[in-house]
Amino acid sequence: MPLLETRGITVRFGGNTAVNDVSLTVEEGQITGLIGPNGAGKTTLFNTITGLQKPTSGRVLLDGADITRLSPAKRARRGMARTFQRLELFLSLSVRDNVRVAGDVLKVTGRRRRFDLDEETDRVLERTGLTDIAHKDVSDVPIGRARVVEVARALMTSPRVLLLDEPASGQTERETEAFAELLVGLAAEGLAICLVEHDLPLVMRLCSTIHVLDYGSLIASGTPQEVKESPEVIAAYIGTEEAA
Ligand SMILES: Nc1ncnc2c1ncn2[C@@H]1O[C@H](COP(=O)(O)OP(=O)(O)OP(=O)(O)O)[C@@H](O)[C@H]1O
Repeated sequence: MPLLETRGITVRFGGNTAVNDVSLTVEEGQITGLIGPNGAGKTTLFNTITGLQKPTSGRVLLDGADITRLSPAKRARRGMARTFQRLELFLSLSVRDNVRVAGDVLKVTGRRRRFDLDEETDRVLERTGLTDIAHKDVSDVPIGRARVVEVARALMTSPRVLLLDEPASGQTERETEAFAELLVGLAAEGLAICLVEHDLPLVMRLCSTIHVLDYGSLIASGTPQEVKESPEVIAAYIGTEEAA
């Protein structure tokens, strides 16, 4: 059974169908890519999976349970975490406090017994390579590393599935290298990662399965090689800046 599954998700905004009957799966211990040209519906689908957007029809399942009607907070308590395309950090707080604050989810739910918030914060900062800038205000941190702070904050909730919306955007090549290594390590520990990313070489390198959206519809799902060779995918990317 896949850890996360969408079944026939459709989202309409007035007459515009942003997501059209999308069924896909995200597996434990793997990095799954979700790509597509601008406006393809990736963020809308993410929002539907995490509960910020109500679908017009279709269902979202986590571990086989229907969570379509659950609030984002309840989904978080069941082990779903995400980052945002536009960073959603507390600018006046330090890196450490931005990460620490998310640990309350665990305290509230009691999903982890014998849980020391400070120890866990230090562990996550170390794991994500942020210890050296932990004391800095987030507003003084370059955007590439601020994206890692968002991931660290998501990890504080001990997620089972992590949804990342363009996490490499604004990162230097070196930051992306370290970031890729982090994601591979997290997946190896069993985390299910779903990655929306415009850096296609990165997606091709990291993902075992890639789903491709175009105008709201799923036009391909498969290995990087299968997706790269798909005539539908090639056609969808022709005329856009990103070459598949
Ligand atoms: N709240 C909204 N109200 C109306 N239309 C919306 C809304 N959110 C998204 N859309 C439309 O839905 C479609 C899909 O947008 P979405 O942002 O999900 O695409 P995307 O693949 O994430 O794009 P990008 O790669 O540019 O971030 C677009 O046509 C967009 O204009």
